[in-house]
Amino acid sequence: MPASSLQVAPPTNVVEASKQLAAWTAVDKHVTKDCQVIGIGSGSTVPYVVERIVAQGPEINKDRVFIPTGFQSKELIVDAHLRLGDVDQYPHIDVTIDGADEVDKDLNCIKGGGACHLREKVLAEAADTWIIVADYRKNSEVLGVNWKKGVPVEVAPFAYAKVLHNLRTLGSTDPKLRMAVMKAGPIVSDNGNFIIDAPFGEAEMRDPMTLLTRIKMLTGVVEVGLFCHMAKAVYFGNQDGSVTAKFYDGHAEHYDKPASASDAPAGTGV
Ligand SMILES: O=C[C@H](O)[C@H](O)[C@H](O)COP(=O)(O)O
Repeated sequence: MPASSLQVAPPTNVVEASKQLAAWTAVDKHVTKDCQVIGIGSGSTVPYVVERIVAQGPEINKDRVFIPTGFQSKELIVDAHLRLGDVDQYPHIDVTIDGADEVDKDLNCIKGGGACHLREKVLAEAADTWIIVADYRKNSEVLGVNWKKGVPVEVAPFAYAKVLHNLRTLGSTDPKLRMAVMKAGPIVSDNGNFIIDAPFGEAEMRDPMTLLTRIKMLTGVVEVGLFCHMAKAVYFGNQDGSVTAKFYDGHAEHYDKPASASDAPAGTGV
């Protein structure tokens, strides 16, 4: 296998720069030498995660296995010449790093803006440590404040109309089947299912665990894009170039001088 390498375009605006800072800092803190099985999440922040892992060097990466959460992350792993594995071979993952659409003060997340949340939740549960990386726009007190599109719900196609009806009964204001852009008809997930986006009011979003449980009980629902009490830490890249890390035990850390392109990645001994 050729040595790992990956070309990621350098950030051209503040949002992209903050995604990169969050991703690099999280990799430096959590993808240590002893991590051998690593889950790679989905979305626009994750390429920076893979970029930083590749920068740890071929020696440290040659014996590692990388597990994708969907088509996009599989392509990233392959393009970077990293070793690809699957969760059925490696049901126990050392660390998974993923993005999020929104994160609340208790580190509960909305995920699934890219329709990947079923596999993402499997890789989150399989991991000893599940870490989120995101830009400052995702940092909220309550879910649904910044992410207005609703809770992504993956459904078996034949059940979608019944589940739409069920979601209205549960209080969703205007649940909608997610439609494709360059294709007539609905989005189809990597698992062959449909996605419903179900907005809920603040009262429901203040108790995401209860909402998750109610939606998940609906027959035909495959997975819900609410990830509750799962993250060990969330890294937010800030507008001013700093990074804020929030941890599951309630403490927070602030890094004024995060990793820069010229720094050797931490934990690699280089
Ligand atoms: O289904 C997609 C995933 O949950 C993504 O991790 C999420 O949408 C965040 O993506 P981004 O980093 O592009 O904001």
